[in-house]
This record gives sequence, C-alpha cells and structure tokens, in this order.
Amino acid sequence: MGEIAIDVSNVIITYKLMKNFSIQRNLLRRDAEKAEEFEAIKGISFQVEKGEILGIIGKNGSGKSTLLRAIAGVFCPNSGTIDLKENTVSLLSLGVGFKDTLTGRKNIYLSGMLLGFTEKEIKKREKEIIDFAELGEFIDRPVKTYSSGMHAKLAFSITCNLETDIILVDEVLSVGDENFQRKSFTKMETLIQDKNRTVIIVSHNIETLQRLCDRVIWLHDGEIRKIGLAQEILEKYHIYMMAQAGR
Ligand SMILES: Nc1ncnc2c1ncn2[C@@H]1O[C@H](COP(=O)(O)OP(=O)(O)OP(=O)(O)O)[C@@H](O)[C@H]1O
Repeated sequence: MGEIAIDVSNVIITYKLMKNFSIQRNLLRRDAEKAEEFEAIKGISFQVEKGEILGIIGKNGSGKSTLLRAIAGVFCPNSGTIDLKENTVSLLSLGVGFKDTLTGRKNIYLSGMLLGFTEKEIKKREKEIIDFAELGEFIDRPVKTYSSGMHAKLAFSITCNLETDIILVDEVLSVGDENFQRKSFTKMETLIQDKNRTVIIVSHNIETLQRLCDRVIWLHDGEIRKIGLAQEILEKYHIYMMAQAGR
C-alpha cells in the first residue's frame, strides 16, 4: 500500500434514542434513564490511500452518512480513531453547512472559512464559485429563498472550487437539473484525476461508483460486508439487491 490518507480504526458510533419522549417529563428528569443507545457503526476499520477514490454503497440506514460525517469531523466516534494524517477535508452533503438567513455570497465566505481557507483565498475563487453555481442574482439573496436544487448547486460549487486534500461526497451527484448533473459529474472526474486528492463517494448509484471509484465498501447494518475492487463489490451488491427485491 502507498501513503495512507485516511486511517479508520475500530470505529463505533452510537446515537441516543429517546423512548416515549415527553418534553414535560424530560424537564422533570423522569425520562433520563430511558435514553437508549443505537449502534449505527459497529466497529469498522479500513484505510484509504492518498489519491484513491473509494465508493461506499449500502441499503438505506446502513450507516453511510454517519460514517462520512464522522470522517469529516462533524462528530466524534464513541470509540476507535479516525486519522486524516493532517490532510484538509471537506464534506459535500445536502442539508449541512449553510446559514439560511445569509446570502449565498456570504455563505461562500462562511463555508470557506470553516474549511480553513483565508478570506483572500476565498476572494480569489469567488467568481469561479458563483459562475459554476449558475445562481444569477440569487447569489445575493438569503439562502432560505433557494430551491433544494439551487442549494445543492451552491454547496457543490463551493466544495469543488475550494479544493481540499480529501473530499467526501454524500449522494449529491444526482442533484440539480440534467445539465448541472452532467457538469458536476465532469467536474468530479477532473478533481479526482489529481493524484494527490483522496475522495470518498457515498452513492446508491452503481453506475456512478463504477465509473469513478477504484475500490468500494459495501456497508450493511453498520458493518463492512465486503471491501474490494469496485466492479467485484458492485456486482455482488447488485445481485443482493435484486434478490431482496424479488422476495
Ligand atoms: N440523529 C439520529 N438519531 C438516531 N438515529 C439516527 C440518527 N441519524 C441516523 N440514525 C440511524 O442510524 C442508522 C444509519 O443512518 P445513516 O443516515 O448513516 O444511513 P445511510 O446508510 O446513510 O442511509 P441512507 O441510504 O438512507 O441515506 C439508521 O438506522 C438511522 O435510523
């Protein structure tokens, strides 16, 4: 194996579930003992090489987004470690990151700074980001006035134009209209050609993962069911899904 960019070791992630939750009783602290834990990631280990494009596939609720968010540092694992070897990282995911009351332009700066870029660096890329997002005059309107497609276009444009060492993509290559989908796919293909860039892509789309990824992890109920070369794993996953559908 070459230089490692992401080292995930024995990671467990649990969510706290509130059973019979009642605000009134919770305020009275009678429900404290009723918080149950749900293990969404059950002790996962894998490594990603620098420059590698790794796909993650798995049925709904298998833990893909949870794992990606933990790698992005959105939250900490309950146990185990995630080591990004000092690489910068960004997460491209719908519903994360924007402040709704601020304009698209202000959010470019906010997101950029959260990713660790300076104001000067963001200024240099501002035009590129705005042009790619195709939002016209909406760029100076509050993000809360955006449609979900416009929201996604801006998020995609920021992450892809402010390039970090590691890019984590959570099911966003199928957003926007047909033209934007084609454009974002091409942009992603260009980004991953950089041999220093490491990418993890979560998707339900077998064809997308087949075209972009070197290896794929098949996640199932919070565990790695299979990991290996993209074609082999995707074929096995497809056969499994077809069998499930025929039940
Ligand atoms: N905030 C939360 N509180 C409690 N449980 C959660 C929370 N977020 C996710 N879960 C649970 O954790 C498990 C994994 O969810 P996750 O969103 O990571 O799955 P996923 O593979 O990305 O699913 P999908 O393909 O539907 O997007 C699911 O069983 C889900 O119900």
